[in-house]
Amino acid sequence: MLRTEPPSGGTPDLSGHTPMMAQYLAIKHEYPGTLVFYRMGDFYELFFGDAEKAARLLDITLTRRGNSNGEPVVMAGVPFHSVEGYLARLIKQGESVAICEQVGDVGASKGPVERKVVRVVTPGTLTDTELLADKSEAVLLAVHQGSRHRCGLAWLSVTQGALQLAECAGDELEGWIARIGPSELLHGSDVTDTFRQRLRALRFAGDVSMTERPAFQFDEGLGLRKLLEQLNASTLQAWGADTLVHAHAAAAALLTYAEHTQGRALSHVQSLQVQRDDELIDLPITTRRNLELVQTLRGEDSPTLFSLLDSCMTGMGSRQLKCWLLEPRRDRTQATQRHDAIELLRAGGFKRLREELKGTSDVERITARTALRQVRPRELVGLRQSLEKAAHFAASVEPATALLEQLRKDLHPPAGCAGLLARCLMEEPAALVRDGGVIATGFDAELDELRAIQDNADGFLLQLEARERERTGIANLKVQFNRVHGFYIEVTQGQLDKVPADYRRRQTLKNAERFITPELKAFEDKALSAQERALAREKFLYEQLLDALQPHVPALTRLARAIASLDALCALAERSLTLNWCRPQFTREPGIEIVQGRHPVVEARLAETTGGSFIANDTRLGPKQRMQVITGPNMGGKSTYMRQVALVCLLAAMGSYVPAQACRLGPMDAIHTRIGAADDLANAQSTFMLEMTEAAQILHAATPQSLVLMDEIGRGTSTFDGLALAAGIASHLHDRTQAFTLFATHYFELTEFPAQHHAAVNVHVSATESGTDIVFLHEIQPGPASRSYGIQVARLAGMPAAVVKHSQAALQRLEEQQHLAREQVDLFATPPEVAAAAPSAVEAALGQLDPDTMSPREALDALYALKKKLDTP
Ligand SMILES: Nc1ncnc2c1ncn2[C@@H]1O[C@H](COP(=O)(O)OP(=O)(O)OP(=O)(O)O)[C@@H](O)[C@H]1O
Repeated sequence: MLRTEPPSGGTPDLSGHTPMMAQYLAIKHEYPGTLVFYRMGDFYELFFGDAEKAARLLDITLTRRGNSNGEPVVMAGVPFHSVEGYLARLIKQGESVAICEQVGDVGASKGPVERKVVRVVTPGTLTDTELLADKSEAVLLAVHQGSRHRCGLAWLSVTQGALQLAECAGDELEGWIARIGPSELLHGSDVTDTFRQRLRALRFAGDVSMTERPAFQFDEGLGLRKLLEQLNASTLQAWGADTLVHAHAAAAALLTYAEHTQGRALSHVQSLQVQRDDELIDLPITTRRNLELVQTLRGEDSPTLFSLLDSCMTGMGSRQLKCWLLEPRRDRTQATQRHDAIELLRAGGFKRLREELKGTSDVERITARTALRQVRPRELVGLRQSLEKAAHFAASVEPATALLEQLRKDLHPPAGCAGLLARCLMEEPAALVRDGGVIATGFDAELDELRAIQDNADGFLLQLEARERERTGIANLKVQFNRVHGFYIEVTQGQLDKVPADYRRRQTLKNAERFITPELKAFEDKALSAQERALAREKFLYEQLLDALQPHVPALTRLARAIASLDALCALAERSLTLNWCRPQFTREPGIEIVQGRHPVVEARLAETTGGSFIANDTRLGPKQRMQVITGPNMGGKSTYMRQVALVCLLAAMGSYVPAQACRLGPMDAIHTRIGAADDLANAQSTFMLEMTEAAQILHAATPQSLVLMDEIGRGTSTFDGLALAAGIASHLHDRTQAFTLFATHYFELTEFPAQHHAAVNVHVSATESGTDIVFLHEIQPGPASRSYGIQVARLAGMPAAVVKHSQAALQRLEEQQHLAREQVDLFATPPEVAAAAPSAVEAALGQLDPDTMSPREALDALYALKKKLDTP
């Protein structure tokens, strides 16, 4: 659902409504596209259209009560104590919810209690631990459609507190959005229709909710001011962000919206990072999908590379690890630092550290919630326990590498923070401050005194009961309390004649009467007011605690990141030992050299299912041998081999050890993959169209430092077309792009390619025949495959014997025919140059136009001028 900004127009006429409905409608007017949860006692109520929608989405009962402005009031409600579950379901369905609380005192003024929206919960700005997945972030992204085909991007995870900015070319936007993986995307109301269509297409492809914001909020001046304010700086030069005007515009909308949803400034957002497209190793959407990095091709979470890697002990660690995996840097400094740290952890042992990391609370999210003043008492107790643990972590980390030294420093908890929490909070506080029972005894004298009055009440009441029994001679007289009627003395029907004159009747029951005396009334006033005052005092003290924690927020954020990194490093160290991985070496010279490499996920699955072992293979690519043409039978292991090379390169680049015996890698700027997948029905593209689109993108984007995997390109069309295209693409990759290429194919004709292309070699996956059956050896060997064994594989797959026999006969005839008719066609001959024609007058005029800067009127004039040129010979 596309939401629109609250109307700026005046409030509607609400005079015909009841005071409560008028209050509700005035609030609702400010949040037209958002479900308003209006607090009434122990329920959040929704009214009218919101109620109908919520009833449908949450399967809750719709009721009609009373009338307002002559119409029945349609409503639906959810109990406040289980609101989180309902919120989670709505957010999952892409809805946003404005939480409207009672903020005034009941009975303080005439009419309904004052109410206010205290925060808006949206898919991209979640902070509640209960609503967030442990292992992934909710990311809010603002996209600004700038001029000259540039786009500005600004994104942030509210619970992480790190702002990120980037600018990209218009046609790269989808790739960026896929990598950032937002839960919610903001765009201006003035984007062009085409741009809007593109964003909508993304929405269908992924799980991202779109929110439209007013165009004026995408203002670069406002963005710059907000960024400077947020970072407490006078220029963005230090971050290299001063000239990114389109990103500033996106940041303006991003920060405005994030603050609007939280109902306050984001004081914990104090770091900024600029991402440039040439800093990260490019992993296009297709590559992430084909390599099954975080999701299988079927859309499941496991088995994937991430599910294999993630043995982290905390959600923070898992999130950090996922980020390292999906954002590997071209510069290898960071990766090398991680390799150094893993080496040290392997040698020094990490078991105890991991045991201690287990059960650490989510310091990162708790810190963000502290800054936003949304944190709950129990979360703060969790924080205190984790701070005490962090001191141990710091002591267990040997500062022997640059990274570990930094982590050790950041792991030191801010001085006084744990002590303050320990003194202030009970060991097991109530879930909510409003229930009381949160602030520890001994922390505040006034609170202790108020609590003592309540504690002494029991003794006083027992005493009073005994005294009154004696005075009246009523043996079964009881002094009791209930919420509605307060304190009372209960006397049964048979004893009523003994009731003294100072007893005042409070309530009549079937078998008893309830009374109050002046003494009991005086006690009641004192006790009830003590309870109320104690609750108010607790709230006040809790707010003071939050104030006192604010200065610690930056150090706590650093601490959280340090715990996350330490956990991720320990997980990588553990994986490398358990799975027998080695440390990769980086070289300056271009090349990929892998000794006995394995596909980690296939290897793990084989071990789990059949207990079979994975056959390791070597890979050698360098300036002189940039392309391998891989042939061999279906099921032979071509795809597995190609993917394993990509995974080894990616693991090394993220700073992990790799599944190989040894590995040396030169610089890398991208991993491109074209591997057959199911039809993309959602985008209405045929298999072949998709295949060609993806291949074309790779040919445009790849460079001599890219790794390209091409699996059976051309198979989606007729043999000749497919073969011809495959030959053309191979030549382009070899001659022009010069990327490191693994090219798997079933076209035998392509095995002639290396003969004419010096940097290409043939390799094949081995298989042997045993009787009529085929045995896959999964070994990569030099030279082309001798045959394809397609029919044997079909037999293995259970094809009826008659079909197999028919196919064998047909194959024999085809082979004989081809042998006779074989005429050498040079598939790889350079095509004749097409003479470049001089541009026509119309083309030349068209080239001069800049549609982005033209008004509709100018565009129409230009169109007439062009038409005239065309008509004039
Ligand atoms: N090196 C290996 N060691 C052990 N098993 C392997 C190895 N490589 C592949 N396999 C097994 O063989 C199966 C098929 O491999 P893969 O899909 O890579 O074959 P392919 O040659 O690409 O087949 P096709 O041409 O039909 O796509 C894998 O699922 C895996 O179980």
